[in-house]
Amino acid sequence: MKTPLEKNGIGIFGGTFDPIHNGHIQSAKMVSDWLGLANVLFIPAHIPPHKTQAHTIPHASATQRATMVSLACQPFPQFICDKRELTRSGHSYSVDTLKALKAEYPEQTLYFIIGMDSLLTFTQWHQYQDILTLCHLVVNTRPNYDISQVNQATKTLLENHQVDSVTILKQQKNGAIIFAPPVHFDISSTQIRANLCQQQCCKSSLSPLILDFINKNQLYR
Ligand SMILES: Nc1ncnc2c1ncn2[C@@H]1O[C@H](COP(=O)(O)OP(=O)(O)OP(=O)(O)O)[C@@H](O)[C@H]1O
Ligand SMILES: O=C(O)c1ccc[n+]([C@@H]2O[C@H](COP(=O)([O-])O)[C@@H](O)[C@H]2O)c1
Repeated sequence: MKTPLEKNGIGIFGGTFDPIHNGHIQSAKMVSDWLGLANVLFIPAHIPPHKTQAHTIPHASATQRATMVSLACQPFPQFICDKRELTRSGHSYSVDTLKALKAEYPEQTLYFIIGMDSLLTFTQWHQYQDILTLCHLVVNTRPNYDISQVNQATKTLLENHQVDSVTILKQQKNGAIIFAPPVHFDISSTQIRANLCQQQCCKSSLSPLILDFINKNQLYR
C-alpha cells in the first residue's frame, strides 16, 4: 500500500472518474511535476454532488470507478487512490474530504487540482469559501471551457485569490487560485462512454488496464 510521506505538498484530484482517462492522469502528472508535489491523491466521489440528475448520474458503480482509479494509479508511484469518500454516506462534498485530509496531514499544503469546467461551477459548491481555507486551487485548462465563461461570483473570487506565480503560491498555506500551464488534453469521460457504446476504439484515451476492466465488466455498452 502506497502512503504519502514527503512534506512538499499533496495534490488532491477528486472526480467521478466514470471512467478515469488519460486526461485525468496526464493533467495530474503535469501539475505534479510543475509544482514538485510529493504525491497526488485521486479521490473517487461516492455520490458526486453536481451529478445527481438522471442524465448525469454515474454509469459504473462507485466500487467499479474506484477500482479503475486504483488500476490507473498503479504505474505511477506518486499517485495514490484514496477511497475515503466511498465510506461516507450522502453527497461527497469536497469540503468534508479536505477537512479530513487537513486533520490527517496538518503539516502539508494541499493543492486541489480541478479542470476549468469545475472552476466555472465552483461558487455553487457546498461551503466553497471554506474550501479555500483548507487548500489551494490549481486549475487546468480544458477544451471548450474558457475563463470568459465565469460568473460574477467567480470573477470576484479570482480578483481576491488568484496568484500568477508558483513562488507566490508556495509562500501561502492555502487560499490561492493558480492556473496551470495551458496544456489541452482533449478527453472526457462523456466522449469515452459514447465511443464505447458505439464500439469505437478508445485506446488513445484510456490505459490498457482500464480498457481491460471495462471489457471484462461489460461497462458502458
Ligand atoms: N481532459 C481533462 N483535462 C483536465 N482536467 C480534466 C480533464 N477531464 C477531467 N478533468 C477534471 O478532472 C476532474 C474530474 O472530472 P470527471 O471525472 O468529471 O471527468 P470528465 O471527463 O469531466 O467526466 P464527464 O464527461 O462524465 O463529466 C474535474 O475537476 C475535471 O475538470
Ligand atoms: O463539494 C461540492 O459541492 C462539489 C461540487 C461539485 C464537484 N465537487 C468535486 O469536484 C471534483 C470533480 O467533480 P466532477 O463532478 O467533475 O467529477 C470531485 O471531487 C467532486 O466531488 C465538489
